[in-house]
Amino acid sequence: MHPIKLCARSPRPSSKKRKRPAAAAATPPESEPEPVHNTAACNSEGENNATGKRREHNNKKMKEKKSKRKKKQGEGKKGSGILTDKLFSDLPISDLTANAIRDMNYTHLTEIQARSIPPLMLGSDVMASAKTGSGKTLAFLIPAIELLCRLRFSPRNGTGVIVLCPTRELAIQTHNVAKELMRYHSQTLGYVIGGIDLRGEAEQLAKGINVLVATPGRLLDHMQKTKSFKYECLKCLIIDEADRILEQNFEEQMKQIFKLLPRQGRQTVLFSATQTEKVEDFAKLTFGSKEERQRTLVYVGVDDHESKATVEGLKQGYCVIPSERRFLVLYAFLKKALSEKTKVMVFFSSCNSVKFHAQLLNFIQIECYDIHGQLKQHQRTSTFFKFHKAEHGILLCTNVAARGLDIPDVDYIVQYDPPDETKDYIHRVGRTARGDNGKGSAILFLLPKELQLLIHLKEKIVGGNYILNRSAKEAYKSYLLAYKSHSMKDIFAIHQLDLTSVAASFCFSEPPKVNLDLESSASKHRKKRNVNTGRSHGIGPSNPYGRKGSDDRRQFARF
Ligand SMILES: Nc1ncnc2c1ncn2[C@@H]1O[C@H](COP(=O)(O)OP(=O)(O)OP(=O)(O)O)[C@@H](O)[C@H]1O
Repeated sequence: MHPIKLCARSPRPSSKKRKRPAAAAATPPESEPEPVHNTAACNSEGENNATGKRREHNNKKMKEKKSKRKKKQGEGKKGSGILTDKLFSDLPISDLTANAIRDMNYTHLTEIQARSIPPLMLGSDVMASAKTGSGKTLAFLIPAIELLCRLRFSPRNGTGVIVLCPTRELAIQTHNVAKELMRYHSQTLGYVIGGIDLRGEAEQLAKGINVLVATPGRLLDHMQKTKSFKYECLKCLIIDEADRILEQNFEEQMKQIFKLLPRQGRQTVLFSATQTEKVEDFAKLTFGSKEERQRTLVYVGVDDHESKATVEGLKQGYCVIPSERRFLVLYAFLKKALSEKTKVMVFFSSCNSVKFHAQLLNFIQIECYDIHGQLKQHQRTSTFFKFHKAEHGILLCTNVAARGLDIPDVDYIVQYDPPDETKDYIHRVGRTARGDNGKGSAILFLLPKELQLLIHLKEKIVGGNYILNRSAKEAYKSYLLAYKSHSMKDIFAIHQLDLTSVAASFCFSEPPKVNLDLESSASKHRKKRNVNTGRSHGIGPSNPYGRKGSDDRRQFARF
């Protein structure tokens, strides 16, 4: 018997809230991005009527949504959340950018913006870290756009800024924010990502894309194969989610990219919510050694003094469930989520698991979207935008959706499978409670044997600065080794003690309360129907065809 009862946290009260400030809905995906990526160039050439009308209609709808949120939150007010009292209007930026920021309804800077925009505008190399949803995108985009504006970049100068993102969806989203910021600028903007026709992208690159958002593999492809891709005048390289991009599977590509990119006169910028030692190692390679470095290197660690790596508005909880009941709990949770019209993201550990659960849930009328790496790019993009726009709904996903995605008004993050690493936990739960005064809840499903993971999460997430040295799996193994000498009973006793404090430090202000009572409701139902616990049909693991009648001549072979 394990020490914690099967129970789930009480889903939020049914009244539907919209909690993000107006400004926080910065990236309205007006529509799915068109195959032509050179946005600025495309805008200046004019659009056809139908697209224009559709866009106008979508914009109108977005504006209505935004203004509804504004009314709830109090327009232009500095909230008690992540905003500072510094104003965008006081920044030494061009009127073009200032007007765009005003259109986007941003007035006050967040802390990461207030601390990183000034050194970036001075041309320093910057390595910055701040919690999820704290406004890092604007922090690196504003100075980069200003830089090209000051240098009067035009398409014939080629690419002056490259923004690298680890996933295609994040690249599209970053491109959309840049598009809003650059709406009054003459500089051109585009993106190149995997899963899309290389030739079409090459044609756009040939026209000259000043601000290019890219995923690493596709950028390297173009650097090696697209002769017309001009990047000799590169002035600024930005790596978003730097710790992810500098991880093993991107490392080789990044080394090659660094070899090909011009070093002279290039500003380099690394941003992430989770800095790792790896980033620090790689930073040496990126920025060059102290002697070689041409620029000042500024480190901005907004939350270094904080004891928690997750945001204030996030409620976190866990639920210990034996494996045979996990799906039932998920089903009960999602059914409730659907009836209360909430927006939920459920994380799984593999593409196959997402596929399987999406098929199963849709089959039993729990409608849900799914995103994973095995989908075709156009399916991924269209699902991302549908869920982005949806007022409520369910998205099943792998870690492909864990980083950077700014999906409005997500109420719940469910981790059906626990994350492999602590930083994945931070990024997954960071898809809710974003922006100023953002609120949301995250629940982690654990098997009884996975309880130890909590202790590790507590050490890494709640305890002090977040620097990840080893994966959760390794830590888990060493934890088990450390307890090898104890008997099972002792271990549970230790855990129970530990878990009380873990639960408290995880901000479980509302510990899981709602007992789903799955067993008893099922048995009530059975009693009502007077069915004898499933034995009457005789179906079981050793008898898949059920009870034999007297005239049944089937023969069963057992292996
Ligand atoms: N100055 C601001 N005022 C109000 N809202 C803001 C401001 N800056 C950004 N936001 C909002 O905050 C939300 C999160 O911003 P952003 O996506 O840049 O976060 P992030 O720090 O990059 O998160 P992650 O680490 O998950 O990538 C967005 O919805 C954005 O519109």
